[in-house]
Amino acid sequence: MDANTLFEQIKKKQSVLCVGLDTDLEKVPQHLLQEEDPIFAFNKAIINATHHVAVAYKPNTAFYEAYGIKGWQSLEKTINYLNENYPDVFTIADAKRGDIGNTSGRYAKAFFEDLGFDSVTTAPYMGKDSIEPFLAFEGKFTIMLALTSNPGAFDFQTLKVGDTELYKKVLKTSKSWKNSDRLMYVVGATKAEFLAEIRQIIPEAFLLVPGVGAQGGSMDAVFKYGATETAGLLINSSRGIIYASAGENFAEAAATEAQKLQQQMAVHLQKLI
Ligand SMILES: O=C(O)c1cc(=O)[nH]c(=O)n1[C@@H]1O[C@H](COP(=O)(O)O)[C@@H](O)[C@H]1O
Repeated sequence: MDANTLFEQIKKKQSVLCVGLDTDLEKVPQHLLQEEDPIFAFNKAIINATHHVAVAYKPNTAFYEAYGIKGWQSLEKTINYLNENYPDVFTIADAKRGDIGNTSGRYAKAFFEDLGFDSVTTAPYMGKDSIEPFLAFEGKFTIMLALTSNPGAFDFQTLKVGDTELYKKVLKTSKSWKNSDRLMYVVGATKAEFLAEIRQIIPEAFLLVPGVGAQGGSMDAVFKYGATETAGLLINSSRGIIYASAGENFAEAAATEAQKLQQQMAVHLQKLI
């Protein structure tokens, strides 16, 4: 998918909502456990109930890898279902990969070619040659961690390296990499006050912003400091949407929560685009 198609979705749905498919068998409604593949059954119901207000879906691979081969099959069925039924939505494999170049190339092939995701999250710690193999894939995006939502973000990411913070150095340096126009960045909603300075370094790139909902980040602040003329944001909520109810009405409850977020987004988007 290209950025223009994503922007068209954002305008059409008046939404920058990314639904996080962090599907945990300990949390899915009991009645689904009788299904042959409860994870896929849950995801399918959530997707069908929310696709009209969501522009992106983000399965976090940890929740699938935790169940071995079966979990991987559930992930595969989920991405196939999205690609076949909702080809206009943007898909994110939240895998936070990155290794020596030769190995990164295999990760990129796994998520972009074999599974057919539009994007994958990566960690920048191993530097340029660990990310460029992902960037080599035309029509795909690589979403690199910049300033994460968790408390540990302050352990390394904000440390001074010379006269600048490490996360700013990462942002600046990554702009010089081959195919850097295929980069997006993760900035946690809990770190919204940093967004104004981040936008000075990367004025146009799309940001994946997790941390609203369960982690307490403010959507209003994210729009205030992080929005661009093409929105430039994908705001993720996982648990706040998918576990809105543990009962048989889980999909309707998820739709209600997703709609609430979309309505908040629409208020901001009407002023922007
Ligand atoms: O890359 C991510 O998506 C990510 C980065 C980050 O800084 N913080 C963060 O929470 N995430 C992911 O975003 C999702 C947030 O889930 P909720 O807190 O349930 O909305 C999880 O899948 C996290 O792994």
